[in-house]
Formats: sequence, C-alpha cells, structure tokens
Amino acid sequence: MSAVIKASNLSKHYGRTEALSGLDFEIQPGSIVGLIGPNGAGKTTALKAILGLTRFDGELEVMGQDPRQARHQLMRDVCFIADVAVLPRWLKVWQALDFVEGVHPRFDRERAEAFLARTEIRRDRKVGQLSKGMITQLHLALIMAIDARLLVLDEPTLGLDILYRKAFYDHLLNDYFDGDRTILVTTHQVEEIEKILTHVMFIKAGKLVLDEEMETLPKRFSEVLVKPADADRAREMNPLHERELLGRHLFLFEEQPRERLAELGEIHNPGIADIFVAKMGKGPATAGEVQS
Ligand SMILES: Nc1ncnc2c1ncn2[C@@H]1O[C@H](COP(=O)(O)OP(=O)(O)OP(=O)(O)O)[C@@H](O)[C@H]1O
Repeated sequence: MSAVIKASNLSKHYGRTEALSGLDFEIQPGSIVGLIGPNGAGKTTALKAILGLTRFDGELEVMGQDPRQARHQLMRDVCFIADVAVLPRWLKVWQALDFVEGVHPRFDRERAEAFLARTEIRRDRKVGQLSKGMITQLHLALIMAIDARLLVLDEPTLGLDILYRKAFYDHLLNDYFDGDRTILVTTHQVEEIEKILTHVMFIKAGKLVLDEEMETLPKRFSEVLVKPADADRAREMNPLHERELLGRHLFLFEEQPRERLAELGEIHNPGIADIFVAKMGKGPATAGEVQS
C-alpha cells in the first residue's frame, strides 16, 4: 500500500525563520493522524505545504503527486477545513451549500441536506444567527458530504466548548471515517482526540519529536509513581520528565525496560497529554532564526 503523504527532508523558511526543518514522515491510507504541537511549532506550515499552499524545500508527495505541481488535481481528492468557527456571518445556509457545490467536484449535496435535516438548522438562516454548535453542525454537513480520500483539518474545533468539540470528533469518526479515508488533524487539545487517533506526531520548533502508532505508545512510554526515598534511583534512569504528585514523584520514561522500572514503583501507561508535556521539555517551541 503506498503512502498517502510522504515527506522527506521537508523544510520551510520564512525569511530567516526556519518554520520546518527537515521533516521525514509517511502517512498511510486509513489512518487518523494527529499533528500536535504548541503555538508556532510549524503545524499550519506543514499543512500548507501538503496542500500546495506554500513553497517549501525537500520532497513531498501527496497521493503520489508533488503539491507544488499538482495542486488543482489534488484538490479533487483532498478536503481542507480550517477552524470551523469561522464561516462568514452573512452567509445563508443554502448559500454555503451552493458555494461548496460550486467549488468542490466531489460534493454530494443530498448527503449534506440529509445531515442538516437531522439538526435544528434552517436553510434560510444566516450563519450569524446560528449558535456555535449549529455552526459546527453546518461545517460537519459540508465536510461529510465531500467524498475526499484525504481530509485535512487545522484546529477544527477552535472556539467551541468541550461538548461541541466532542460531538465534532464523534461525528467525524462515526459518520465520515470508513477505513479507506485518511484524516490529518492539527490541534493543541491533545486529550480529546487521543481516542480517535491511530497515529500521533509531535512537532516542536519545526522538528518532529515523535511519530508513533497509538497502539505502540504504551510500549515506548511508562509512568512510574515513586516514593521520595527512591527518587534519586529513578533520576539515574534518565527520565524524560518528573513531577510531584501528593508527596510522591511521578517519572515518565521512554524506552526503559518495565522490569527495571517495576523496582521503583507502580507503573502506568501515560496519557498522550503527559507524553506531550514530557516531549516538549524545555527550550523554545517556536522555530528559531537560521544561524548564518
Ligand atoms: N507567513 C508567515 N511569514 C513569516 N513567518 C511565518 C508565517 N507563517 C508562519 N510563520 C512562522 O513560522 C513558524 C511556524 O508557524 P505555524 O503557523 O506553522 O505554527 P503552528 O504550529 O501552526 O502555530 P499555531 O498553533 O499558533 O497556529 C512560527 O515561528 C511563525 O511565526
């Protein structure tokens, strides 16, 4: 099976700022990949490169094509949504349907209308008259009616409360994802997408610091609750991160044998948010200037 996205030494400079520095990764069909990183880490820049919206250095193949040359062709197979909370306020619901039908050759209007019929949204309403939750539903109706092989979502739930964020991802998974499609999503809110991802990539200051299947994360990372008396022994085992919790020390280890860790205390599988904090470590998250 060939990769949907294949990047090799993908780099991008904005003047002297190195927004992406030499990313290598592959995304396979049927995966749901979270590209996770703090502000300014390079997430949007990476997506823009994939969508052919910005120039870059290095090699990038999206469904076998170079996005620099085949942007129009790619747009037939790719659906891109940035930030569901921002549809123009003056736009009426039927106009949104008309617009997407006009610009996207793979938009199935009946499917979108059927989804909307299950909501309280009336077709003659303006976006400005809808609640945020309704706007999310409208966006979902538009996304889910596009028969795209690759769906790229940039911070799709920004500005929504937790209930709507959860509903958004539930719909995406239950009503859209079918195992053949591929979803690439960026977010800061790691915890709430943890359960839907098949793969996770962490980006920091323009570099990938983790690229792993969700299934193999527990093999790679372990969290150990250590009594103060054993804390120094734990520190000798090169933990990725340490924090205090109710008088005990919680250490996060990468690639350390569990038999040895078991001597220090109770072992748990860390959540993705804890791994994220540990991997981000110290140092700037935003890309720095190129040294001359
Ligand atoms: N058009 C631009 N011109 C100059 N610098 C830019 C431009 N776009 C992004 N950058 C810089 O590139 C780096 C990466 O930005 P990018 O928007 O990709 O980060 P991000 O991870 O998406 O951040 P956020 O989570 O805040 O949206 C930052 O240092 C940013 O200031």
